[in-house]
Amino acid sequence: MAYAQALCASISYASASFNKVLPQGFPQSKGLSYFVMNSRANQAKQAHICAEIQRERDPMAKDHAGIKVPHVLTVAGSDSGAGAGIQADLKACAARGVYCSTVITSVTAQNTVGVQGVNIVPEEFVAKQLKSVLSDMQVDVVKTGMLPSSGIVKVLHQSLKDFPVRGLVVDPVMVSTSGDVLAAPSVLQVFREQLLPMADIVTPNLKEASALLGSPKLETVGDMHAAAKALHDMGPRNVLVKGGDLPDSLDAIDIFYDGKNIFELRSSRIKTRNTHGTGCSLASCIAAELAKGSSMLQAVKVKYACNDVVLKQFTLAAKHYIEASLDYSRDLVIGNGRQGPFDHFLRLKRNMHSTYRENAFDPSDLFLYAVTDSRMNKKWGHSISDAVKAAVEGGATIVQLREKDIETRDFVEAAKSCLEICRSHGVPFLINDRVDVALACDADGVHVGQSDMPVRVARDLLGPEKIIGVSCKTPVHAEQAWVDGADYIGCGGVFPTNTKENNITVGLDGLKTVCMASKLPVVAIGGIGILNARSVMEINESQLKGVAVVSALFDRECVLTETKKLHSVLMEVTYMK
Ligand SMILES: Cc1ncc(COP(=O)(O)OP(=O)(O)O)c(N)n1
Ligand SMILES: Cc1nc(C(=O)O)sc1CCOP(=O)(O)O
Ligand SMILES: [Mg+2]
Repeated sequence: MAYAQALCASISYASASFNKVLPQGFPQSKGLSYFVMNSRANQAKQAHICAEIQRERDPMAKDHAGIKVPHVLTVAGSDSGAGAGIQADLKACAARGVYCSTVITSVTAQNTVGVQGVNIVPEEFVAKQLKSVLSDMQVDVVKTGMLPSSGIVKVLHQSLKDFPVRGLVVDPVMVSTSGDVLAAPSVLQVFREQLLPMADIVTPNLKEASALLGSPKLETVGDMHAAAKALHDMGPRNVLVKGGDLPDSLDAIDIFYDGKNIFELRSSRIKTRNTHGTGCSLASCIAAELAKGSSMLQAVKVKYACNDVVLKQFTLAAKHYIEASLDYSRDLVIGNGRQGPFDHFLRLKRNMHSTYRENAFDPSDLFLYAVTDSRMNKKWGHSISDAVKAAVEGGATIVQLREKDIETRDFVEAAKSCLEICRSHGVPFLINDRVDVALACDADGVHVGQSDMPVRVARDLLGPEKIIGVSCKTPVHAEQAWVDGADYIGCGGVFPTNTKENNITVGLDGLKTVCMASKLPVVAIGGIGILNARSVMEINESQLKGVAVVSALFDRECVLTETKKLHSVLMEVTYMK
């Protein structure tokens, strides 16, 4: 068993590679070469061997079969106002789709005005919490926040030696944004000696960077470059110096240094008071991305040694997410102080309206999505409103007016009459591309593509109640759609189509990949009709709610009959399996 324990530890060390913590007495070089030779096989064995060790620790432990989810453990303080600390970490991880366990180091009485009190949890009890989580759960990445005493830092250091994890993200929380001191001065030394050398990334703001370095205030981008390099010399694999407080800067500039290359990560500053907890959330988000992508990171790190290009990408993803959340939350009012919290889920504003979604969007509305086409209607001599009437009477559950070559005023008129028809059938009515037309006729929402108006802009214009759909061909598109506040995504072209020129076909596999990645309901589109609708729905993805169809309904003499036929195929495949 001693061998198994050493092997498990060596794999945890070397395969994860970004954890520099080995169990006491285990030679580092052995761990790494063992991994390079045996990485794939060992990764597969790792869970099993660790489970064995687990059983040795706890005879009642069980090796449960099932899906292992990415897991971040945050070791931080509680913020009663829930803008920062443990509460922000939980929200950020949940928003990024990662499980988050918590070890609480202190309880603060805090709000948007400041910190009114701090109650530090005894070291032994921090150690107990760490053991509870680390001995039982498969934690991928540990993220640290407020570590208020040197004793607590030492306890954490020892726990990470006893229970190695794959990654360590250190957010060296020292002073709150309201200016309150959150860590004793003696903490700095232990931080430098014990925690920084273990860290995969350390994410200080300007004040924290100068405190760690014992240097004067950082005031320029040049100071930040120098600080990033000096901090890197203290041992972390990567350094992110956050320049949010940099005076006289129009941009928000962060400096990322991986030991070889230095990057200026610039973005425009978002004007908002709601920035409380951005540091905690950013670090948690980096930890979450690491936890999700740790296997990729392993591969890259072995190949490129110390060049942490992937970690830089994770950091960028995290920055992007925080910026999107700040932007969405910029006019939220929570608390009376100078600094409010932000909305990690981009959902709060929607609930402020008592009339919120009077006709609330129900994902099952995507079941049979009729998308009109003016050329087809002309070809068959159908007026737009007659075609829409036939579609809803035949069973369409949502309608989109997609008129590519129509005068704007005709578009608005047609939209108004179609809206009336749809309302009388309780069917949501959306406009393709044109947010202005949707506003003019008070449609239920819009559908936009990747090169149309961005979802976030459309959301700002349309408000929280309207439905916004966005076309997505990749998991990255799907993730962005969710971050931006869309309600559903349209994924295609599932099959080749003549309706949309130069459309890229993603196939059933592409559809499946997007459905698996999407947090939003999905409707499939492109070349779908009665002959192949079954094969689409049979990919059996829970996020796939239906099919969107143009020619199979509208490039036909009788729209009513064709809609009925497609409706019954969908009913059969969905409810009569
Ligand atoms: C439901 C649905 N999904 C996808 C699209 C395509 O939108 P877009 O990519 O903007 O292309 P156009 O429709 O504008 O040509 C859609 N309209 N509806
Ligand atoms: C409008 C549209 N968008 C697509 C996408 O892939 O996003 S495919 C498409 C046309 C769908 O028409 P039909 O049902 O006639 O194939
Ligand atoms: Mg479009």
